[in-house]
Amino acid sequence: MAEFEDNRPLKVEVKGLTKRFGDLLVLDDLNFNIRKGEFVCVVGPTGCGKTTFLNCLTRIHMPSEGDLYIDGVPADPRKHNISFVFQEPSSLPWMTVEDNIAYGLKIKKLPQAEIDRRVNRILDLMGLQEVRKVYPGELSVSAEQRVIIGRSFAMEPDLLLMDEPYGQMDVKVRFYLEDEVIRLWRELGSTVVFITHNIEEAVYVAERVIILSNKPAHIKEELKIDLPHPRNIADPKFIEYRNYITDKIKWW
Ligand SMILES: Nc1ncnc2c1ncn2[C@@H]1O[C@H](COP(=O)(O)OP(=O)(O)OP(=O)(O)O)[C@@H](O)[C@H]1O
Repeated sequence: MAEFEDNRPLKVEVKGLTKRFGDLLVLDDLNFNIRKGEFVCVVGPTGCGKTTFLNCLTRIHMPSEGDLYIDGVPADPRKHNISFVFQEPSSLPWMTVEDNIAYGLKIKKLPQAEIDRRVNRILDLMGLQEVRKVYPGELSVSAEQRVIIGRSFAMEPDLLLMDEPYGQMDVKVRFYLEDEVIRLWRELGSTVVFITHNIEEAVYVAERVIILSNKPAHIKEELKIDLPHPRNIADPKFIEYRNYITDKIKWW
């Protein structure tokens, strides 16, 4: 397994992670680390087990063997500050944009001044100030997804898990939202694990790409994307990374 020089402390350690559903072996002895503040993409062919990996991290499923550790202890969503963004926008339609973003902060019983500070910062960063009093149903799907992403970052999560968050968006909107996520990540310093089967998207956002094989998934390669953000999809180096990963996924 390739190791990269990175002095940031370990956030997630995946050790011997194996997951079976009955006789079906899905994850086969995965071993890798994610550093604090890192932006990692996990890519792989359809059905290889990307979502299953996230589900083991959040304990929707328990590993069959091995385990995942956050800050050195077994992952526990009750203890660790984890947020999620899924493919389907999941705003709360009866609440305004600002109340959606404040929702988790109120549940956590943060002081009102801190809630206001975080909500305003997210509204600014996501360009949502103008629609703060609007209900999500009045927004486009992409604007609604921005609200969800903003809500997740507002929690200032230690770990933000994104499972194909832009699966339904067209290409132009996708690049726009990817830029927004990069901006939030840089501003707030969260650790992000981003699942996608879109290789171009992975090369566009990730500091490091973990390439999974076809099911049962093992790690085919870890690849550091050594390009500054914002990235240019027409840059020859970008195209080289994209083609390299595509080849890896095509020829398992
Ligand atoms: N709860 C479950 N019970 C049985 N099999 C499951 C369960 N969850 C997932 N699987 C199987 O595990 C395999 C991996 O599924 P998973 O959804 O993790 O893949 P994926 O890489 O996220 O797929 P996609 O790219 O389509 O999102 C599939 O064969 C799926 O049918």
